[in-house]
Amino acid sequence: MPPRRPLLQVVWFKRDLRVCAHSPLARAAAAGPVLPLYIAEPGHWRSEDASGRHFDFLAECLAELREELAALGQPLVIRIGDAVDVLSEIHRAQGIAALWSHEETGNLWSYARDRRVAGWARARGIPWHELPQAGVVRRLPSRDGWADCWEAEMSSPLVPPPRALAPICAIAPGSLPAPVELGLAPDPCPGRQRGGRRAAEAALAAFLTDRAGRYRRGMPSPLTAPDACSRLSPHLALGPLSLREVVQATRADRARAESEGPQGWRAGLAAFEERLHWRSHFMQKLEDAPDLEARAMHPALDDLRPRTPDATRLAAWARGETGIPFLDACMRSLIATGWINFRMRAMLMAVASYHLWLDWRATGLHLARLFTDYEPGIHWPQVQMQSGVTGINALRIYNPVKQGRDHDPEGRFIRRWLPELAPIPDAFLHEPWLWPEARSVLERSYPAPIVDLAAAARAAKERMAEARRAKGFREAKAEVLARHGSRRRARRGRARRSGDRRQLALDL
Ligand SMILES: Cc1cc2nc3c(=O)[nH]c(=O)nc-3n(C[C@H](O)[C@H](O)[C@H](O)COP(=O)(O)OP(=O)(O)OC[C@H]3O[C@@H](n4cnc5c(N)ncnc54)[C@H](O)[C@@H]3O)c2cc1C
Repeated sequence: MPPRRPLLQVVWFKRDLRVCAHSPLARAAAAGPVLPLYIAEPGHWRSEDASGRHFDFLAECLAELREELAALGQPLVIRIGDAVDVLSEIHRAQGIAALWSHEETGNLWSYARDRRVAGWARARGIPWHELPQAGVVRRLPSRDGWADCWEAEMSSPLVPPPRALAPICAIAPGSLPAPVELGLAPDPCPGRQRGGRRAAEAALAAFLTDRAGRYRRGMPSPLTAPDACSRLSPHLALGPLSLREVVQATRADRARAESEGPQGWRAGLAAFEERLHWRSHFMQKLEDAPDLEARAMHPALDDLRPRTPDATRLAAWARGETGIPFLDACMRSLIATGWINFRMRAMLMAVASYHLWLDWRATGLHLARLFTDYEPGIHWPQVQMQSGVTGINALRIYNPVKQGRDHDPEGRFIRRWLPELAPIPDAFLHEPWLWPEARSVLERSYPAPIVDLAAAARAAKERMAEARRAKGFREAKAEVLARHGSRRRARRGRARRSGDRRQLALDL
């Protein structure tokens, strides 16, 4: 039996690993003694989209969060287990007055877990206060007016951290388990970004004051994008920095840039802020339809490709061994660093879906594990869009050879990631199979292409066209559009293309 007077305000940290701009923490601290809690849930780490690199990044964030909370008076408490079991145990031992957290637009697993936690809290009369943080609206009746809600959330004042937290006696801090105890395989990622508030603040400051000027020009190429893009994605995904903090800091610098900054910097900041808006726009799709991780947005396209993908093709794509140099270089770079730019993510997904005709669920899971910044709400709608199963977006069947010639004209990126192609002369690097002496390399140290790109693209186009001619396709498309489509075009007139369409066109 819990004690008569429940005592603790439990702040459950999930994807919001910071003390600044943390409304649940601030409000809980005003209500009573705070137990700051992180639960390492084996069920989460056993999910197919979880990986060792996610865990390593998280561990770094938690280490800093623990320091920050300790400086306030009560260090982070870490518990291992099912969330309901952990909360029950705390309630039994100490008594919980209220549970506080940010809303989470997570995967299907976390959605089900949150429903169980909500049921558990309700049954015990414990209020669970979930506050927004991602510009996403829960139980949104319609997309109309969504942008105004986003604006209201983003421009509301940032709350400071509590001045102090009263230490809770008799509570052991606990520690994270080793990844192997959660069933995670070793996941070496030598170029991975570091987690934690310090790295997040440094990335934001460096971007706003310096790199934003190179943003627009540098973002399309994998050679320049790592330095030109903000690199804030993993920090936003796990929350050592909040979206609202980033939006407000960007706006402050935009105001400065308007009066004194060079044109490139101004344009860079404007383009960046637009992407922060897209972030929430995409997450809203998953919030509105949590099963998008498992089901195509357009029902007629759900079984477009075989559910069990061709294992040989999938393995070749996943390892960066398709025999298409630029594509393979992108995949190997991603494996080694945990990040690649938007255009190359779109290309990796599109080639897998069209040329290799692989089901988006399998390829999307592979990318989810590789991205340090895995954010289900962005990831699954993007995966669906780039593989043509939303039904509402134009098809983009990239030619990876052309992408390579456009964005790595001298082949420097390919040479960095595919050292086995060293003997191939520059002129043939993008299509080594055309080199008369290709046999000395192909099938020895590097594969011949696993598909004929032109023929595969043609076949994919025909299959897509056929699927789109099916009876009832248009009616279902209209429903998808009403539910998930951007309203920007409608608001600003036809001349301006909607957020979704601009992303596919990649005219960034
Ligand atoms: C198939 C596919 C899967 C993706 N999966 C993820 C994912 O799991 N997590 C993730 O954060 N991004 C994902 N993206 C979107 C995008 O590629 C990354 O956000 C971006 O490359 C991250 O680098 P950055 O922080 O330097 O981005 P910047 O260009 O500096 O953008 C700043 C922020 O805006 C948001 N953003 C940027 N581009 C987009 C976009 N196209 N759609 C939605 N939000 C955007 C991100 O939060 C990003 O951190 C995916 C894109 C594709 C095509």
